[in-house]
Amino acid sequence: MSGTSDRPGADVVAVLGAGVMGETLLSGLLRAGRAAEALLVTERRPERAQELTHRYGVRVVDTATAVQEAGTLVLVVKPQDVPSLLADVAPHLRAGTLVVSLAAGVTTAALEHGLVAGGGPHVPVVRVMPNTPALVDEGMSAIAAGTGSGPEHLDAAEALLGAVGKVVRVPEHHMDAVTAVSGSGPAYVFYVVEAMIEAGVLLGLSREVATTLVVQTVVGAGRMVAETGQHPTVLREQVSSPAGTTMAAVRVLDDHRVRAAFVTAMEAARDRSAELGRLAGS
Ligand SMILES: NC(=O)C1=CN([C@@H]2O[C@H](COP(=O)(O)OP(=O)(O)OC[C@H]3O[C@@H](n4cnc5c(N)ncnc54)[C@H](OP(=O)(O)O)[C@@H]3O)[C@@H](O)[C@H]2O)C=CC1
Ligand SMILES: O=C(O)[C@@H]1CCC=N1
Repeated sequence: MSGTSDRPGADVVAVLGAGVMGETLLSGLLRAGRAAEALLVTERRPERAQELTHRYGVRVVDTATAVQEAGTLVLVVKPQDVPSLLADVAPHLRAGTLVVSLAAGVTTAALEHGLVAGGGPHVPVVRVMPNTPALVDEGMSAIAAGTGSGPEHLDAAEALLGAVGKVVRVPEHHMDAVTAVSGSGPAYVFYVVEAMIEAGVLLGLSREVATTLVVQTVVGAGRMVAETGQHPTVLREQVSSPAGTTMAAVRVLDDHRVRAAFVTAMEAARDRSAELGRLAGS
């Protein structure tokens, strides 16, 4: 998996930090058929560790053990926690271990530097931006290689994230934009879903009926964009009868500058990603 398959433990993947995103990946790897014995997890809180062992049958270990036993380390802690995690990882790191980071904003240069500064070897590093629909195997991940990574390391990272959705390769300087689009993207969709349900309730529908209508509408519209190959503008025009209901609604969205708000919001997400990276030493 990490290009070091001749070494004991090379096929073992350790998820360092199993919060929302770490657990999402962990559960996906198990669903995809990876053996629980080939997965290690680290967590700081004992009650959370117990919960993960109980739920997934995986071994929860300390950082040193994970680093010594696994051929691939997946860092899934908050960007602010990355520097201290790298300092804990570095002294135990073996040459050839693949380090895959899911942390927003943190560059491969900062990851490589943190590991070497902590006394570790220069290992292959791959930066990933995943998203939470990985929980239902509909994830979207972008990956970028560090200076010590070759095609085999990108292939390994792609196989890992490919277990839970689609993967694209991008130049690293696009990663903050990717974070704003697909990393945070599910939240924008949930926000719209929430708003539409609330509006349906305001219009007199029961919450249950409003939720069913909105959820299936979003699923159906998403599948149309994905499966017809038609531009979203064309699909929206097909819904918009002349002088009809849809145009009445779209005019209000335009009056409220919703499209412009999306641009500004996503610029803010991109900028925050870069800022989080700087706070973590990038
Ligand atoms: N959530 C999302 O949609 C996405 C998140 N990401 C990235 O994934 C990373 C994690 O995000 P998310 O899962 O939301 O955050 P969470 O806070 O839910 O998870 C982080 C977990 O890491 C644990 N942790 C912190 N330090 C250590 C350590 N040294 N050793 C072991 N465990 C540790 C935390 O424990 P404790 O609770 O004790 O602090 C927590 O359980 C972030 O870098 C984020 O940018 C990327 C894409 C999407
Ligand atoms: O909000 C965040 O910082 C993380 C990164 C992308 C999605 N969630």
